[in-house]
Amino acid sequence: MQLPEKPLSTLITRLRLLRHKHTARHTPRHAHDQHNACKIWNRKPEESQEPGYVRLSKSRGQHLLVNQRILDSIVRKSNIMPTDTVLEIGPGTGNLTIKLLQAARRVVAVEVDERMVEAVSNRAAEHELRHKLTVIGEDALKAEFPQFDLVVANIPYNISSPLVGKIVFGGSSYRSATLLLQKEFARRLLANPGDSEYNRLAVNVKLVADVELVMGVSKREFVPCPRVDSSVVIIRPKAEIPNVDLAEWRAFTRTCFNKKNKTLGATLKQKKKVTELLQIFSGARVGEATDPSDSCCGLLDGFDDESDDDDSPNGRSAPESETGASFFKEKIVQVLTKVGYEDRRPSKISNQEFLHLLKQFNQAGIYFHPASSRQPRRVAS
Ligand SMILES: C[S@@+](CC[C@H](N)C(=O)[O-])C[C@H]1O[C@@H](n2cnc3c(N)ncnc32)[C@H](O)[C@@H]1O
Repeated sequence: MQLPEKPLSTLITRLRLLRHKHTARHTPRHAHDQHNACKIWNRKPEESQEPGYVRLSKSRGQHLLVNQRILDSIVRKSNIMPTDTVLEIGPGTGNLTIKLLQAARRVVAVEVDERMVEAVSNRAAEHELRHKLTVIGEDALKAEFPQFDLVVANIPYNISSPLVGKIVFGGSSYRSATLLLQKEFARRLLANPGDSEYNRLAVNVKLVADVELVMGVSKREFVPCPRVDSSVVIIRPKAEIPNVDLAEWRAFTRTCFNKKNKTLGATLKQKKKVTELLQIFSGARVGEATDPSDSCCGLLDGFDDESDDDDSPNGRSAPESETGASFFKEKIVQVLTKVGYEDRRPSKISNQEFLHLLKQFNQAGIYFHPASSRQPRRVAS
């Protein structure tokens, strides 16, 4: 018997490479589990024109998760019950969708790209699961979500912030949201006072929900390979949400985190800020809310003008002049000094402390959102 010239290990490696090359060229529109997804997607453009391929658009954040083990683990950690309706944002070609359909009663998938709408619908049909799937072909930030029990999604990273806002402040009751997020964004969501990533997003989300880190996911598990790694987090609504006007809270945290490393005294004593708060105090409208997610969450709806029992036109005296501004600045400083927060930086303040401070401001008649100042007095508790 003639022995091969090359050692056996070299032959095996060659065979593996050949198989790898074959799979790379014939990856169907739903990319299979591959070991190194980045290399596999690195094909010539003309190859991705072949029938069965969907050309992925980076600008739409189309990075498909192809590792079956990770997809299974996301579904398992989500604790889906057979009676559940799952909301999936951005199903893409359906890698996650099929697994969700196998676990849930129904999946509602919201997808902005028509080609993906078709791809995920076909894929569900191939698996004889089409009857459980509803696809909404719309931008998830504009779409009206139907009733759902939980969210499970590998979301497009460019809409992470407003989408998380829409889920947690959107008014729908939900059990949990399992989200695959850009690692840095997940770190910001999870940050605590004193951490360098601590920010307004964490503060706002923590008011209404708890966030748990489930696992890290390497960028190599996606097709095509993004520039950054990812993390899976689970967001669960808090059993008890503090009794605070959400629009007022969000306007307050926007003000405090305007410069997160400045002291609250320095931020709140700025001439521009004093004038703005004075106008709100006087009952004047200072234009539309600047946070786009305010309107998407309906937080500005349903507020009526409220008159007070004192006899000024807006229920309060309206000092407009410079004297008025310095009087008002003094009022702000008084509150800050009373609670000892003048020299504190927002990057180190907890939610309990922010709530306490807002309550003190509101009790002194200082509001941060125009609609709040016209409401019956409602303060954080
Ligand atoms: C990161 S891919 C996830 C694909 C699939 N879930 C997976 O894990 O393989 C994000 C998907 O969201 C879609 N998408 C992007 N922007 C969207 C938006 N504003 N609303 C809804 N879907 C969007 C993209 O077309 C893409 O299919």
